[in-house]
Amino acid sequence: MGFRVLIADPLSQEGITPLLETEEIQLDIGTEWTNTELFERISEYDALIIRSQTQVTRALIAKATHLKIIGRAGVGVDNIDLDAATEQGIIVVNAPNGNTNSAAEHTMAMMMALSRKIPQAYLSLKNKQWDRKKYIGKELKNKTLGIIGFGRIGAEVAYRAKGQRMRIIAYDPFLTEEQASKLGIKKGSLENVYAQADFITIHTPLLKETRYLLNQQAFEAMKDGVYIINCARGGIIDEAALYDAIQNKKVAGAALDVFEEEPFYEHRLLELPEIIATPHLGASTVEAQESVAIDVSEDIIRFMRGEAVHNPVNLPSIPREALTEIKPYFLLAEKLGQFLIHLANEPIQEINLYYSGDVAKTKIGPITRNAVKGLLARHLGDHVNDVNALYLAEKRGLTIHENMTSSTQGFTNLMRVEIVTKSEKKSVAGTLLNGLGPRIVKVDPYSVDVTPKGHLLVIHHQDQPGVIGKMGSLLATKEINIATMQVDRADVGGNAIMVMTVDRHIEKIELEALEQLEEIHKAISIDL
Ligand SMILES: NC(=O)C1=CN([C@@H]2O[C@H](COP(=O)(O)OP(=O)(O)OC[C@H]3O[C@@H](n4cnc5c(N)ncnc54)[C@H](O)[C@@H]3O)[C@@H](O)[C@H]2O)C=CC1
Ligand SMILES: O=C(O)CCC(=O)C(=O)O
Repeated sequence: MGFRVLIADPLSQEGITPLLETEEIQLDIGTEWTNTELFERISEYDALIIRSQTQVTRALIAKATHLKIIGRAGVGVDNIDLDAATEQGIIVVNAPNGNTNSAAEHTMAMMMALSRKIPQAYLSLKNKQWDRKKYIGKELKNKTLGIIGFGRIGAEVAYRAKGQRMRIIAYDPFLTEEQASKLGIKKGSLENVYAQADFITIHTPLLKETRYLLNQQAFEAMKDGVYIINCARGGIIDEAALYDAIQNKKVAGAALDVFEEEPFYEHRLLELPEIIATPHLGASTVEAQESVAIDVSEDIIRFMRGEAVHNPVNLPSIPREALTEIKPYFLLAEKLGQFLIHLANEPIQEINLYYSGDVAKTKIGPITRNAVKGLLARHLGDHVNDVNALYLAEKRGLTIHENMTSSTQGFTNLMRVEIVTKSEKKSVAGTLLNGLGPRIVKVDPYSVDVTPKGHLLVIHHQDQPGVIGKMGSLLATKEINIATMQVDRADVGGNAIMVMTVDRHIEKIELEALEQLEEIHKAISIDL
């Protein structure tokens, strides 16, 4: 059947070439579909690609039973219910770099058109008026541009505005004094921006904290006759407050590319001559569209092939060099989790991870996710993955602690996963042996050397002569062949453990037969 990809919003034809050229991908174009059709057919797809039009709501995600990845050909992901996607284990990727230039250029075009009233003058001329007095503009030179949100686009706008000889003051929680002075701009608070700027341009995402950032109070704090440009997202400006601020002459004009409701066909703001507008065209250039479509297409192909995606939104991104180093630990972590969950006799309350040696020097977050995925998979099945592992753990009230320790116990790298239940702690430790892959080296206090693969049999027993023989004979009567075997004990004659690799899955009834032997406390079958 192949990997089924649905494109729901118009994308550059050149940009989707990577998808068209990948044999395993079966591509459908649903740009003409109604919302009902989309809801009816979304369950057929492994991947969905959208721009800003399609609303990927919780209800749509609930229908998307086979969906594994959503690709946003652009930056803003406010049209995707990220929580719902994460809960369902769907990775979301975007294309954050491809349209930066286009959005910055559009912002400059809007600012210049606004200051020189170009759209209004053009309309007047089209209406056969030659009015040179009405359309007197303002120069940008020596004016102060306030930039709210100094990320990729904000910074590109600053670079261009400096070319117009504007002074720049920017507010962004991540902008430091050093960065600002290096760029030859001023870093200010939001209040500083409002108080000093002649033009204010917004370049933040639409978030809870930025919704209605420019509201009545904000407009009141601005200079009289300020110009506003919004090529970021509708909803960052309170449109009713902007309407009033223009009516009462506080704001001299606004250039808007984005709106609270899109698309729209009639809008109160458009009745004001001080407003110029475009229908969300910031990223609408041949270059940007080709670039963002290529970026998401390539990430979807990477995902399908089990490779790390480059632009994850709901997973921490890992630089490529770091990934090569940590990827082998993913398997070790997952196997430790899968093994350990079989030792739990009660519901888990807490998961503790202890990293030491080389592994402690890497980015441990993604390794932890894999350990938690392994732990939860026994009860949650395929539904749990790296995207939702921590979310699902948290939802079940599990607390997770990551710890760095110096106790390598002679290994170059060692990770230990511990689970805490109401009445006990259980743990398993493992290492990556150079060239040989993952090994389990400790089960609770017992030292072992087990490759976490295939059918394993763990036996807790009393350290007594003859117990291994009895157990071996019993397995022989069931035609269960032992491939490898490790034995360790706490004290002579005390509690002991056997960890074996056997050639087939061991049934519950066979475990019960083993537990009938007097010296055997517990027999556990683990398939990895
Ligand atoms: N009109 C259009 O067609 C386009 C619109 N966009 C919009 O532009 C936004 C920005 O894009 P990029 O610059 O690529 O994103 P970015 O992630 O590089 O930059 C966003 C910046 O906003 C800052 N920020 C977040 N909350 C803030 C707050 N409360 N106050 C001040 N700054 C805050 C962040 O620290 C970050 O530096 C996107 O989220 C998207 O919504 C992007 C591309 C095209
Ligand atoms: O898809 C588009 O053209 C919209 C671009 C945009 O708003 C974004 O990238 O955030």
